[in-house]
Order: sequence, then structure tokens, then C-alpha cells
Amino acid sequence: MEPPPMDPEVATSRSRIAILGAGSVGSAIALCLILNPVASEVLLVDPNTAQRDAQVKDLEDATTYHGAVGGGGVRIRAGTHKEAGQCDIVVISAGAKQRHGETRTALLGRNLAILKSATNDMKPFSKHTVILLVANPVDILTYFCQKFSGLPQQQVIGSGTFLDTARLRGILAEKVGVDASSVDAYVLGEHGESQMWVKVAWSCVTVGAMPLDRCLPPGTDIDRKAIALETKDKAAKIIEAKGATAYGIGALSAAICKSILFDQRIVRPISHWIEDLGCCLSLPVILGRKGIVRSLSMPLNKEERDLLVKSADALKELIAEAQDSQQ
Ligand SMILES: NC(=O)C1=CN([C@@H]2O[C@H](COP(=O)(O)OP(=O)(O)OC[C@H]3O[C@@H](n4cnc5c(N)ncnc54)[C@H](O)[C@@H]3O)[C@@H](O)[C@H]2O)C=CC1
Ligand SMILES: CC(=O)C(=O)O
Repeated sequence: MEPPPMDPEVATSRSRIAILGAGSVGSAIALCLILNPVASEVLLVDPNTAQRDAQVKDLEDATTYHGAVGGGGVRIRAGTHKEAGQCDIVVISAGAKQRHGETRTALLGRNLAILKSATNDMKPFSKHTVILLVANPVDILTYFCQKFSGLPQQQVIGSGTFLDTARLRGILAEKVGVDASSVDAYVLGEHGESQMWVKVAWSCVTVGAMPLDRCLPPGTDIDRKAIALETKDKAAKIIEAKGATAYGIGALSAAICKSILFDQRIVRPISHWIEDLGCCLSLPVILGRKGIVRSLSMPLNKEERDLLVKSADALKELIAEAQDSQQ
């Protein structure tokens, strides 16, 4: 039987979140979890103990004045991989990041090795642990983490195209002149370079429940291809200028943690195992305390559906190559 939804106050006072990787992304996630508390304790886990401890000390200062900038009452501390395996949520941001011009999939060899050893170090897992992959290439690492961890597939998920979707919604909101919360639009499939403009599910975009074209200011038109490219290229532009992206994924990972711990049943595009495509990629799901409650089937047109299948085929090729190189 399904557990009853958790009272948010009870969830906050009892829950623990571990973050593997105390780099730019891990520390941004931790800060968001301090400013908008959803758990009583946040553990930072990183073999680079000097960096980990410095991040803990810096983040501790953000917990001091409860309510000054929101939140408060969260304890941040260093933790071990073993402790992480007993937490309610483990967010994995451990791994190499892209250099300017490098693709996400170029990180696969390095980050798969890190994922394998980190997952083994966390065992045995609590049977209630939900793992959220953030490190890249996120869809492929989600697939392998399901294998390495042995946890039920719905409990091992990836941030996937949630960040791309947020970027898309922001751009569309500006074009239409509405708040982004009124835009319902999704980037689907792989969080990666194969994300072509058509991977935006254009046929399902609505604003205030109305088709996009009906909501444009009079006399305006939108260039769908340009918007999709702007969405896709945003990460590369940020990386070129400042070396990494961190705040967007920090805020969105914290939002995913909240959806899970509070059993919010919010619909998000999240990377998860999709049986009929044979890999992990992003489609909208309902998120709850055990991770994926249900995957939703979008009414895509044939072109969009074909692209999703192509995205899955590209991922499966990379998975097969990675599997061969492991043997
Ligand atoms: N999915 C998404 O939308 C996004 C994903 N990313 C990805 O997140 C990852 C991390 O990026 P940054 O934080 O900028 O990199 P970073 O280099 O600042 O931090 C990575 C940290 O992982 C640590 N680490 C290495 N092995 C570990 C292990 N076994 N256990 C725990 N920690 C370990 C390193 O010591 C380092 O401190 C990258 O793969 C990056 O591509 C970044 C932004 C968005
Ligand atoms: C780095 C990355 O995956 C992003 O910002 O989209």
C-alpha cells in the first residue's frame, strides 16, 4: 500500500540529504537546501577533504541567522559515503565537468569510474533511499547507477532535461510577456548535445492552458528553431564565460528533493527508466516519496516521437560502448 503523504514539517525535521561532490554544483545545491529547508541535515561527501571541509565551513555561515534570508535550522556537515547510503536522498554531483568546447558525453569514461566506486562505497543502501543523478552525462549515469546500486529503478533518477525545460520556459515567457510559471513547455529526451531543436515538444506547448500561438502579443511571431537553439546553447555560453553552471541546477535539484521528501506529486521532466525505449531519458513524471510515481505519456506528434526514439538509440549506443569498455 502507498504510504500516506508526509506532513512537510515532519519530513523536514527527520530527513537527511547527502550530496556527493562538494564542488560548484554540490555547494550550490547545499545552499539552496539551506535557504529553502526541506531536510534537517545536509551532508557533503567528497574525497577532497580540504575542499569538502572548506565548503562546510562556508555554508555553515549561511545557516546562522535563521530567517534572515529565508529558511534556517538546517545542519550542514561533512559525511562519509557509508552515511550517504543511509540518507533519504543522495544527490550525485561527483565528477568531472566539461571544459569549454567539450561535450557532456566526453565525460562518460571519467564519471562512470567515479560513479561505480562512489556507489559501491555507499552500500548497503537504506531501502528508502532515492538517488538523484546530476553529474554528466546524466542519462547514461542514471542507467548505470540503477545497475550499480541495486535499488528499485523508480528510486534512481536523473535531473535530465529539467534544467533545459526551465531555460526554455524562461525564454518563452519573455517572448510572450508572461511569468514563466504560466508556460507549460518541455524539452524531452537526452540532456546533451544531441538535443536538436525538434526535441522541444512544440506540439504540447501551452500558455495558461492555451496554445502558444494564441498567446503571442499581436503582430509577433516566434522562431521555434532559434528558441530551441538558444535553450540548447545556454550551458555552453555560461561555461565559456565562467567555467561552470551551478545556480540553475542547484535550485532545480533542491526543488526535486522537496518534491520527493514532501511527496508533492509534482510533474517534472526527469530522467528515468523507460521500458519501451530501453534506456533512461526525460519525459514528464509525477514525483513522490519513492521517486517516480508514474511516467506520463505526452501526446507527441510523429516527428517528435521519432526524435525521441533517435535520442534513445544514440544513448543506447553509448551505453553499449561503455559496457564493452568495462569488461
Ligand atoms: N545535469 C545538469 O544539468 C548539470 C550537471 N553538471 C555536472 O555536475 C558535475 C559536477 O560539476 P561541478 O560541481 O561544476 O564540478 P567540480 O569539479 O566543481 O566538483 C566535482 C567534485 O566531485 C568530487 N568527487 C570526485 N570523486 C568523488 C567521489 N567518489 N565521491 C564524492 N565526490 C567526488 C571532486 O573532488 C569535486 O570536488 C559535472 O559532471 C557537471 O557536468 C553541472 C551542471 C548542470
Ligand atoms: C553543465 C550542464 O549540463 C548544463 O548546465 O546544462
